[in-house]
Amino acid sequence: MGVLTSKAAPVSGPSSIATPWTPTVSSVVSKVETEHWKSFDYIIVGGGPAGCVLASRLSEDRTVSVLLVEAGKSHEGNLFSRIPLAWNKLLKSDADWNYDTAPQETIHGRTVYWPRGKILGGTSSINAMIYHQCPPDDFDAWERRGATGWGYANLKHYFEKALQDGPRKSKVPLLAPVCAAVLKAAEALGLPIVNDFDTEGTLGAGPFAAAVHRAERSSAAVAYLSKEVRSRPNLTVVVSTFTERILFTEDLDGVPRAIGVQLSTGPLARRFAVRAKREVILCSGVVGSPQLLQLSGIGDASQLEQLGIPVVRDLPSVGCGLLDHFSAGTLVLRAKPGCTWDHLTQNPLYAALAMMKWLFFGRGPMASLSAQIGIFTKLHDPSLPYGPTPLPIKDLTSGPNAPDLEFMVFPVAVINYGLGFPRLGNYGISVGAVLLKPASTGTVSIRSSSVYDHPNIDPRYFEDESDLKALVRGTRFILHLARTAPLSSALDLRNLSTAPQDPDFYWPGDADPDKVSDEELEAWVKTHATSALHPTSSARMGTDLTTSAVDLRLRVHGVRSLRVVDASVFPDQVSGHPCVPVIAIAERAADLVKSDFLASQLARS
Ligand SMILES: Cc1cc2nc3c(=O)[nH]c(=O)nc-3n(C[C@H](O)[C@H](O)[C@H](O)COP(=O)(O)OP(=O)(O)OC[C@H]3O[C@@H](n4cnc5c(N)ncnc54)[C@H](O)[C@@H]3O)c2cc1C
Repeated sequence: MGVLTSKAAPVSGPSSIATPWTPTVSSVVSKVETEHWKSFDYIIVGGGPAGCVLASRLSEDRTVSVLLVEAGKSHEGNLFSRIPLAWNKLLKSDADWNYDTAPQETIHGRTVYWPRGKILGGTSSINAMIYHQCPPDDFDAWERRGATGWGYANLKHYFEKALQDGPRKSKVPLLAPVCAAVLKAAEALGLPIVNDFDTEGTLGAGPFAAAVHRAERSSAAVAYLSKEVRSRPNLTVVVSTFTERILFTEDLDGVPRAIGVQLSTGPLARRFAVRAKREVILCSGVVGSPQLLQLSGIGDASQLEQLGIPVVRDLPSVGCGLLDHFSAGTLVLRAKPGCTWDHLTQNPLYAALAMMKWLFFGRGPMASLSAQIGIFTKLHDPSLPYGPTPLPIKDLTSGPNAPDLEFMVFPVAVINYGLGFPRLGNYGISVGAVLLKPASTGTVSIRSSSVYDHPNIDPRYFEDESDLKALVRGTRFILHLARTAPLSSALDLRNLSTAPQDPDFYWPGDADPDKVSDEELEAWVKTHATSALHPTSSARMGTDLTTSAVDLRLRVHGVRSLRVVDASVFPDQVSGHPCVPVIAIAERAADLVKSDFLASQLARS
């Protein structure tokens, strides 16, 4: 186990920050027992974007002690995490929790790969670095649905803070030649060209902004846990340490109070306990936070009892309401040689040259994004070519200026998130149609009482058929876009009216959009649909205990001194990329934590 501390202390074990402990079956312990434990004012569980923000902000007050516990390793020293274009190398590495969903009946029983960052910086240290605040309409819709205080008027200040102190936002450093043709084709279809989705509005087509600074990934860990921040004597950052569960005492009125956490380095390793004098704050992400709540006895009582977990608080909403951005799958459009970046994936010489350019000059394609162009549309926009078939699809957009469909354009032919590439001589661009406002909701639920067993992730993709229809519509839009000048001249498409006999890499890119049937597109989507990797809302904020796990100050319902701050508290999906919204929410949460402590002090005096 490594401990990154202030005084650049050498790596040490948990004994330096926690107390050896023999776990009991129940997570409720006696107060007396906790009094000899090592302690901090705040314990933050999970060093993802939200955890990094909170660790940094809460330790600004040098009289407050903060412990940040991360299961993964430090981001420092992970070369692939630094090189923007190499993010695919982090997938299925030790920096990835490497989850899979439960088999999804609606897509032929397939499971879907769910990478999540297991590293300081969390998923912001392994993600695709697209910087997007998401449309203000998203947050206003949250407020309309009852999340008072979380509308854009309040969050604007925190987005500005995030922009100033968080991951650096830059223009996408280098665009592949084909990108200009993609943008012109989108414009020809009537879409506005947007140079900055955050300031000019999300609807339209434009280059993504990048969380890249000086040719390197600018993650939440890089931004918020700089050496200067880590050298604060009141902040301790522990890596390679699993939080196994939250520990509670009982107040005189019988209400459970989070008093600390149980830590270890693995299923067979020694256990430790550490006390939180003020609060435990879960920032363990959309899988980790509901998992830890359930492991600690907060969740659906009947499910917990079946697993032998003593119930601390019956709260069936924990783990429910999961929403993911589902993608139709990566559609590869055959391109003419010379306008894409396929040479980088297929020719080791070009790849080596690009690496050298990055290493020695901090320039070139390795400093750029892999998804370079974004196109955001509304499914119900009658001016766009989604047809010919009119389809009944739910309109779940957040407001007039928010999309419900996104097309991410990669200037290269990829297979499975770039875990694979086609053989030499295949050129293409890859476009994924992503449903931003799904109607289907799912669950995260533990399978056992051990944090080391992956929970059951069941997004229930396409449970609402509207979601499937929407992605069929999105796929047909891509076929029309591909046949629009000047993109059509950069591509090398056939116009097939039906699928070829043998499975073909370029199908349905080669399909004639006016002739291919909905059934054929639907069949392709069901076989290829995959996660766009933006799950949210598995421990939602709200005031209704049947649908939310935390209140509007992000405190877990029915217990004291415990909050959740991460993507799991989103009351609804955002119609864009969620990392910066998570950071803005954490910025506001830091203010809530500070002001709640002050209020409690005032109440006592
Ligand atoms: C491959 C990929 C690409 C993406 N690309 C983009 C993009 O380009 N732009 C964008 O905006 N979003 C992107 N996202 C999504 C975005 O990164 C996430 O939504 C965001 O990071 C979520 O932040 P979080 O704080 O909620 O959780 P996470 O980032 O998941 O952080 C949770 C942290 O908690 C730790 N943890 C969990 N359980 C425990 C435990 N028991 N003990 C200790 N620590 C624990 C984890 O290791 C992790 O560090 C992408 C996601 C993926 C997977």
